[in-house]
Amino acid sequence: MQKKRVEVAVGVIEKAQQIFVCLRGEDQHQGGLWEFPGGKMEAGEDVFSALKRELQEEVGIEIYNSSELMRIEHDYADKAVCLYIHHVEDFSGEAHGAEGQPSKWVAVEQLHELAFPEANKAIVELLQARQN
Ligand SMILES: Nc1nc2c([nH]c(=O)n2[C@H]2C[C@H](O)[C@@H](COP(=O)(O)OP(=O)(O)OP(=O)(O)O)O2)c(=O)[nH]1
Ligand SMILES: [Mg+2]
Repeated sequence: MQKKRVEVAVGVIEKAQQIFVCLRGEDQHQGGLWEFPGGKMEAGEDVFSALKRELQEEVGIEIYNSSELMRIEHDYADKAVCLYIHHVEDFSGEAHGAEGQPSKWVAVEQLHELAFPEANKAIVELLQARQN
């Protein structure tokens, strides 16, 4: 049976050449790995609206603008996802793990040292390539 592809809005939040990442809960899909915060888009929602809602809930920031970085379709063994990855630099508030999850700011050049879900490899590559 074909797996349903879940559409996800993902935010690469950047401030002073650092990127904000959160640790996914052990009970979540791809748990125990780092993520760029975000979440599933609801029916009829555009990427920016979903991102605005998710980043408010998960990270406690208000975003005003975002720009598309890339789109990734990835098939995990148990789930197919389509990640709509946006760059977020225009926001207010202090990013933190608003749902109690561990979080941190990481220099772009150190992103590859973190354990991310497989789909994220291309994001890390793009961010690091942009630096050079
Ligand atoms: N947020 C996020 N999700 C990612 C990343 N990489 C990746 O493969 N995913 C996958 C894992 C999940 O299957 C899906 C995102 O789901 P999510 O758990 O963030 O969704 P959500 O915030 O709406 O969570 P929930 O309320 O359903 O628990 O996308 C990433 O960098 N960030
Ligand atoms: Mg989420």
